[in-house]
Amino acid sequence: AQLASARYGKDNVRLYKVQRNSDQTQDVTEMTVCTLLEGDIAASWTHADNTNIVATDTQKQTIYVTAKLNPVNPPELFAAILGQHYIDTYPHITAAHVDIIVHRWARMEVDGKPHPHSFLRDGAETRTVQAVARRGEGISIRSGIKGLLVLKSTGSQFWGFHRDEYTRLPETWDRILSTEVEAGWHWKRFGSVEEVKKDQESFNKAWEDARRITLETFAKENSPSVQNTMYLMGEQILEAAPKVEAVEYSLPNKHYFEIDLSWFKGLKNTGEDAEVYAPQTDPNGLIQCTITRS
Ligand SMILES: O=c1[nH]c(=O)c2nn[nH]c2[nH]1
Repeated sequence: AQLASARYGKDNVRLYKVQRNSDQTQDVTEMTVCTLLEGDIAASWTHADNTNIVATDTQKQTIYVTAKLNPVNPPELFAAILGQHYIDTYPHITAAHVDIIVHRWARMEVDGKPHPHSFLRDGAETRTVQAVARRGEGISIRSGIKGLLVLKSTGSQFWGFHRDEYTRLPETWDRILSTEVEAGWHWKRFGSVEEVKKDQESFNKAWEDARRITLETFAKENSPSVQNTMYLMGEQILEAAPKVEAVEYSLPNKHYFEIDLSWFKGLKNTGEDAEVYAPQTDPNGLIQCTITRS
């Protein structure tokens, strides 16, 4: 046997960093980090020789020290700094994968104004970054949104699809649409951390644009399908972010089924009389795509 590939590191490293501003307001960032290293490390697997293993605990300590000595925002910059650290520090490491999940702490409004140091978790939605620093190849970065749960009570259709002896689904021109957005956008490759630093304004703008475009398109489009709606989202993000090369969406279709209540004294609750529905945990549709520049 041979070792075809290997990477290792510390997952689920949680960190919080506070920024104490001169105007007495404070900003907080909370993230969960995973680093995984690749390189001349096979001997640990194949020969029980740990000489070249930068312990996962060392990687955890490195995450904390790097967060203390560097900005943690935008998360793309922090990921690039952290990944490049391993390439610069350990000659035998050829790739460092850094995955970051940023959790939401939205500043509270108290007495009609933003509170200086109080925040709330206004959803399970997260901002994500996957970065890979590769020796001699710079840094690739994918940014994203995950867990953004949305629903519209109408303004969604699905008709004109293929029908055959296996098809039961009725066509609809008015349905509930709910999905939990997982979106991602791939940046052009960066040659160095310096290059990432130079572009750092682009990351927050792209995330804000992508989130706004996703929500607005979801709400405004009388969606003919999840497929078409996600395509409209992706092409708008490419338009808004010139340094983004590709946009990905993975959208579950979280179904709400009509409940026929006609057994109860002929109660009408289907079609245009439908008001009470059964939200479905599973199965769910899953629609995925990658959109690039033509
Ligand atoms: O938007 C949708 N796309 C589909 O492909 C599909 N299939 N069933 N319902 C669906 N809704």
